[in-house]
Amino acid sequence: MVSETPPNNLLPKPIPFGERKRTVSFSKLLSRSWKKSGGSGLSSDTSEGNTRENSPSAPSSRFNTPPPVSYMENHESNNNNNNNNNSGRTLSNSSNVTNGSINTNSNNRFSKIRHMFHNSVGSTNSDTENNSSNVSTNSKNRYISPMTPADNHRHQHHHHHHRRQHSQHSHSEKESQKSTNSTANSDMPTVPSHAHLEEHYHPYEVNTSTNEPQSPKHGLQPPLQSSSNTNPFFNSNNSSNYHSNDYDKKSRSYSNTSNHSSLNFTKNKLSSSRTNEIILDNSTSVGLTAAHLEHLSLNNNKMGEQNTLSSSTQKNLSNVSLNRIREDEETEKFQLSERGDYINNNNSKKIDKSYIESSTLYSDMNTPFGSQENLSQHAFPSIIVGFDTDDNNDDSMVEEEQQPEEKSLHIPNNKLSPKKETNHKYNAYIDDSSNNNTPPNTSSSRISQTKLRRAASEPEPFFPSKTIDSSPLNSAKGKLSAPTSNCMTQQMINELGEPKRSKRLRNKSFSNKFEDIKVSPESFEKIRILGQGDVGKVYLVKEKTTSRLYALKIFSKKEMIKRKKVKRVLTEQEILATSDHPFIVTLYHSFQSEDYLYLCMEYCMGGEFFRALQTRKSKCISEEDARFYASEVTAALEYLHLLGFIYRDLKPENILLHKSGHIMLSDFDLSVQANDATKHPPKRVVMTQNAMVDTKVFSDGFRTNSFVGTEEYIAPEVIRGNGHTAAVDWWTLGILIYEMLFGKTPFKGGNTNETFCNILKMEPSFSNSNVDISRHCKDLIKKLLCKNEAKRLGSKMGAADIKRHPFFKKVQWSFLRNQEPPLIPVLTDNGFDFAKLSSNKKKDEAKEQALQEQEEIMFHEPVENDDVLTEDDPFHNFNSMSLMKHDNNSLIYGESNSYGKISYTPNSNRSRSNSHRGFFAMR
Ligand SMILES: Nc1ncnc2c1ncn2[C@@H]1O[C@H](COP(=O)(O)OP(=O)(O)OP(=O)(O)O)[C@@H](O)[C@H]1O
Repeated sequence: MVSETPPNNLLPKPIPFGERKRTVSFSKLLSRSWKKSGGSGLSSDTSEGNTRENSPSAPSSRFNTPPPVSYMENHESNNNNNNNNNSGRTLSNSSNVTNGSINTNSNNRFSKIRHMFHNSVGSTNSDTENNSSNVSTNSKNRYISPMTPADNHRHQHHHHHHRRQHSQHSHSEKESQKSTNSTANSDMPTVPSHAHLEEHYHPYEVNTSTNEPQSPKHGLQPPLQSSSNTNPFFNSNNSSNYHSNDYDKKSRSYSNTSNHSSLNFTKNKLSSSRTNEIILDNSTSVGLTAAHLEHLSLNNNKMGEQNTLSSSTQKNLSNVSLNRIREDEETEKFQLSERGDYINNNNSKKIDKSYIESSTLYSDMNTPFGSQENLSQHAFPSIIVGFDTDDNNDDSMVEEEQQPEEKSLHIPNNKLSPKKETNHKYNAYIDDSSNNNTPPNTSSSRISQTKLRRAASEPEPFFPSKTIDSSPLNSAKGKLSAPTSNCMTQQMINELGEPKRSKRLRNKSFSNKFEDIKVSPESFEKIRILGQGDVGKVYLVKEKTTSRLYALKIFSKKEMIKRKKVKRVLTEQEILATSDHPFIVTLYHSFQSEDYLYLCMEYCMGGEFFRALQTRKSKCISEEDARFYASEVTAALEYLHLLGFIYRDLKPENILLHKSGHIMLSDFDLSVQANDATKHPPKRVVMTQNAMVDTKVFSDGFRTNSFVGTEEYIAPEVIRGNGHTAAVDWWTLGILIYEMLFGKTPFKGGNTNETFCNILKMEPSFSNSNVDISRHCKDLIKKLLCKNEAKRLGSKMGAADIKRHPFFKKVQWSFLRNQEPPLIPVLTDNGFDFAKLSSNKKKDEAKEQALQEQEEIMFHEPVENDDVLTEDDPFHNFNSMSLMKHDNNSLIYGESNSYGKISYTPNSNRSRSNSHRGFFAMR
């Protein structure tokens, strides 16, 4: 997943056998870039996160996105002279920021956008032209990670710290913001929309009879040459478009262009993202059963309160607030009627208006901002480029939200509640540099000053000599658990009678599957690293007592806090813990230590399906085999949808292969919960004649607007930015089937702009002479890749629509897991060592050393029990627990050294087995 990006002036390395450029989920770009941008002011290259692992042709260019606005603002005083120092990513010209109208009326959530609009006024076409060549060097920040309440909490500290650092120059702005607070609403800008992408081709036109955008009057235009389009994605001369170099050069031009959150996708080589969906039979082992439904209603009574952010919290003017708004959107249910305004209704005028308004915003920096009314009417943009949430230091926010924290710090020590202690702990955790009178610095340098380990170094004013837990878990390797600042005494615990698991866990539908945590990091022996994700590393480990093999995914708490990924990992844990499905990876244990979170999962020794595809001739498989994988993916998606989850990142990289050859979906960090179906089961559940369940109702009325996914897999509605639903999962299923058959995705263009244009306008081509697919197969793909989500297959009853398609006619959904898989992964000395392929970076001794030290902590740190984490701890909701019933299917560690070497053997039983099933199916 981490790749080495060649310098921009070098050609990409040749692609080794079996290798193909991999894709990266969009949401992950932000963090990478943020990480990279750390250091001495934004490094110009962000290769690490842009291609998932060893893409030899690592992208030399990414999205061209402006740097985080908050960063710009926060460092305006520091970076004025840096414009020319940092190629591409330099935040330069913060001076422009201050010179613009930034300080006015900024006390609303769109002030950042607004500032950018203002600041874009000076950008010239020549700027963009001149800088376009460097586009590739900069570009990653296009996604705003939603914030969680915990994130917000962290931000408060973060801002607090930053405020101290920058208090001098922030004060005036703060005052200004305060003074203009009352007028903020009236100045709210119209929110830009990704509809601009379409505008390029079919501006403002919607066919009222089909609800689909009409073909462009002027035909397809080469996106990169358009000088007049206002589409933020297009690399044009229009000043409204963002060019990374604008930023370098004129500094403000960066933000100008950013005004559109514009993205310059030139030469972007990011990977694609995909989505999932599910449908189940009422009678099948892998389908939805009456028991599943019953389970939902039973658990309905057990559900605790779900935390949702109130929209009333949308009041900050920083990126943070934007993120938060976006997070609100994640949990917000758009009214179907509103949705109809954008998607289903016949009111072309309304759509025209939104397009025009947003495009006007992009093209005219002086355009007054839209009204509050407009805001409420229009969907938020799904892509906000350059808003990096990680380093928002908006002082007004601090002013506004920090107060309770500050108050808490003034409470005498002997009266500190565990909650306050926790705040203090994390303050030290993140902002320890602030205690040292550290001069204002770049975010990265500040980050680098933070300690990995936190609380142990803190004073424990009220803590008695005994620690909370003297269990073996906490005294692993002979060391006593370090008293953490939020620990309570054993006596306190006894009095409270609290079990080790958090209240949240006990309220969750999956709680009856799990018991108190039975393992600790020390229970496992590291065998090898399997992969490195966005914020976590995945290890193949052996449980010492049983020799069973597991995949242990370890997340750094510090990284998650810094990069606003806390909610993501909580979602991932929740989906994994809730799920009990043969095609979704099993979670056996989850626990946390002081510094890390751990998810102990079933080890899928077949690795990524992506790898299996790469080893096939022409990187594709037969239609029959594709049907097998498509049906299993459909079943998994159906199940997720039943639970109210939208997967959103379906792609071969996220489909793992079980040792049996069956698929296992993994990596749920981009998923979103549309509805807690266990808590709010839909009132109407329709069963079809074929005993299929309408899974669409489980996310009815839900739309979310995050820009997540992977480039080549992203659905048109995500690009348009009008919000998306579970239908995105069916779109990605269409892409997946196409890729399995043709060895490539259908809309891939020369760069991201082109890819997105193709996604919006182009029909999939089936004219590959080497691949002959059936009429039904083509029909299925076309229907899944319907640009209009309201007409897409799956839009009526969810997975049931897909399962009924003639392409799946022979599939016996009840017996999917009894099918013989087409490819069987085999551990062999002659196989591919994909993990090694993935880490073909130059060996860096210092890094190796750091990794070793990190692993030493990862595998020896004591477990931190849930009950010592107070409610305001960001990881309070991460539940430590062990699955009660283990199957005996896990691989047992042997003395073979071939655990990393895999080959995929065609299953000789498959044709015979399938013909038998076909025989029975006909009866
Ligand atoms: N259960 C598993 N069995 C085997 N390998 C696994 C398992 N889970 C993850 N991996 C490997 O580790 C890699 C990283 O895992 P995963 O994708 O879940 O992490 P991530 O941090 O979400 O990464 P990404 O940024 O790609 O989403 C995977 O691509 C896969 O190769």
